[in-house]
Amino acid sequence: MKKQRPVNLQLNTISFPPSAIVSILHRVTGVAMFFALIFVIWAWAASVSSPEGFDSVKDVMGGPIGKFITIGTLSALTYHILGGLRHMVMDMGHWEELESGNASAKATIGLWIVLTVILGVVLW
Ligand code: HEM
Repeated sequence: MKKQRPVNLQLNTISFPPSAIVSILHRVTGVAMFFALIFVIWAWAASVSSPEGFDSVKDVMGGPIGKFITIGTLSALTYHILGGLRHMVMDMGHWEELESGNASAKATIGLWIVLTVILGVVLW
């Protein structure tokens, strides 16, 4: 076997085209939502458990940490849905070439940033 096989585990030397970044972010937001569901399910359960529970959820959601988690969760969901829709379009045979794939990846990130800013402004 050839001894000098290419080994390149230095992440800062690997090129990350927009389509690769979009793909990694899809997994990151999926995992982030999995953990965020702990907060979402707690908020749902506590808010309907009793009037005191409802008030405590309201307090947490009204504070900076609650707002940060809410906006972060919705931002992750927004990204994940945009990425999912991009996947659906690709499954139908579009945006599969290098140029169109990278263009749709840039558009996904751009739209996500715009929607996250809107979410932040509306919900903060
Ligand atoms: C709470 C809801 C969700 C959670 C926790 C979640 C979680 C995840 C995770 C962890 C992955 C990564 C799997 C991997 O890379 O091995 C993933 C992939 C995926 N998700 Fe979700 N997801 C959710 C909702 C959605 C929604 C609403 C859509 C569609 C709009 C969607 C579409 C996809 C697609 C298409 C992939 C595959 C991406 C790929 O093949 O690279 N997901 N999801």
